[in-house]
Amino acid sequence: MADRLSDAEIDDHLPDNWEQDDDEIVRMYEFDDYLRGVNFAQMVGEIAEAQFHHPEIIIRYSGVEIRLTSHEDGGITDKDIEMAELIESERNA
Ligand SMILES: C[C@H](O)[C@H](O)[C@H]1CNC2=NC(N)=NC(=O)C2=N1
Repeated sequence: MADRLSDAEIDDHLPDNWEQDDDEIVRMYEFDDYLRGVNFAQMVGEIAEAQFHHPEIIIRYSGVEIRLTSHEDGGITDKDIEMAELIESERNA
C-alpha cells in the first residue's frame, strides 16, 4: 500500500503539462499521425508492465490521453507521479 498524496503534494510533484482530475493525473499527448499515437501507447504499456502500475490509455485520432491513479490505494500516490515522469522521459528521449 502507498500513501495517497495531498492536493498540495500532487501540485508540487506533477510533471509539466500534467493535470489533476479528481483522483487521477492526466496528460494528453497530441500526434498528427494516428499510428505514432498507437506506437506511443505501446511504449506506455511496456513501461506500465515493467512498473506493474497501469494507466488508462485512450487512443484518439488526435492523440493519446493517459490517466493514472492507484486503484488499490484509492487515489493518487507516488507510483502515479513516477509513472508520469517515466512516460515523459520516454516521450522526450
Ligand atoms: C492486483 C492489482 O491489480 C495489482 O497489484 C496492480 C496492477 N496495476 C495497477 N495499476 C494501477 N494504476 N493501480 C493499481 O492499484 C494496480 N495494481
